[in-house]
Amino acid sequence: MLVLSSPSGAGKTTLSRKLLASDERITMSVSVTTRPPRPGEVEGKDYYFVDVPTFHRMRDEGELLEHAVVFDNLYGTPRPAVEQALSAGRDVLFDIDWQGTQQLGETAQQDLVKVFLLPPTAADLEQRLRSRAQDSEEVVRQRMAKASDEISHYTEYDYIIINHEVDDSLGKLTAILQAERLKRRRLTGLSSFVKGLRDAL
Ligand SMILES: Nc1nc2c(ncn2[C@@H]2O[C@H](COP(=O)(O)OP(=O)(O)O)[C@@H](O)[C@H]2O)c(=O)[nH]1
Ligand SMILES: Nc1ncnc2c1ncn2[C@@H]1O[C@H](COP(=O)(O)OP(=O)(O)O)[C@@H](O)[C@H]1O
Repeated sequence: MLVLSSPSGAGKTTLSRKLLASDERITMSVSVTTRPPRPGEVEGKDYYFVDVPTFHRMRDEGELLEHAVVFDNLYGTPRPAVEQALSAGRDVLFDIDWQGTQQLGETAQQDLVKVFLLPPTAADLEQRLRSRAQDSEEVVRQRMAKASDEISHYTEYDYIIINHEVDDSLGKLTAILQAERLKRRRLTGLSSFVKGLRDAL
């Protein structure tokens, strides 16, 4: 379970899309949200867009692995898709905030790799939020105002990437993923492989 968090506009969505396109062993966890869709966002690909009663029902029936309020909207991770992907041996990428990351850590600390993305400067962050051109001025101001609070959680993460240039950041994220996959405890079948090797010696 690879978690990518950052203040809004630092580049999580951009980097996630590139990672998904370049690595066929990882699946995106598509969240449910009560936030209205942005122009171009696709139901079931970017988010499942639901109303508040639907979200509450999903939460109350235990269908969400974690959930949080972010910028006055509700966000949550549907449980079944994640469980299916993990049991099929796939890795899962989460674009979730620090609250959700903490909740995943309560039950799956060993299976979690946490990456925090930082913008190079405050001016870059603001420029990226504006260049996305999908949020109103009020929403951009609200997100800038929250960025410092979001960033204060960077110490809860395993890895930090300062997102200067997208392809360079993708290289770093890919390196993290490769190294974490090579952790001894994550290599299923390793002991029988080594036994076979040793038996043949
Ligand atoms: N806890 C939690 N946070 C989420 C989830 N989905 C998205 N988020 C976070 O909600 C925040 C707002 O997301 P979004 O509205 O797409 O705006 P963006 O980050 O500016 O693209 C970001 O910090 C996301 O990482 C989720 O399922 N759970
Ligand atoms: N390294 C980067 N350099 C310049 N612009 C970037 C970079 N990463 C992302 N962007 C741009 O910044 C804007 C916000 O990125 P996005 O991926 O939507 O952020 P987030 O998902 O973290 O809110 C988008 O217009 C995106 O194209």
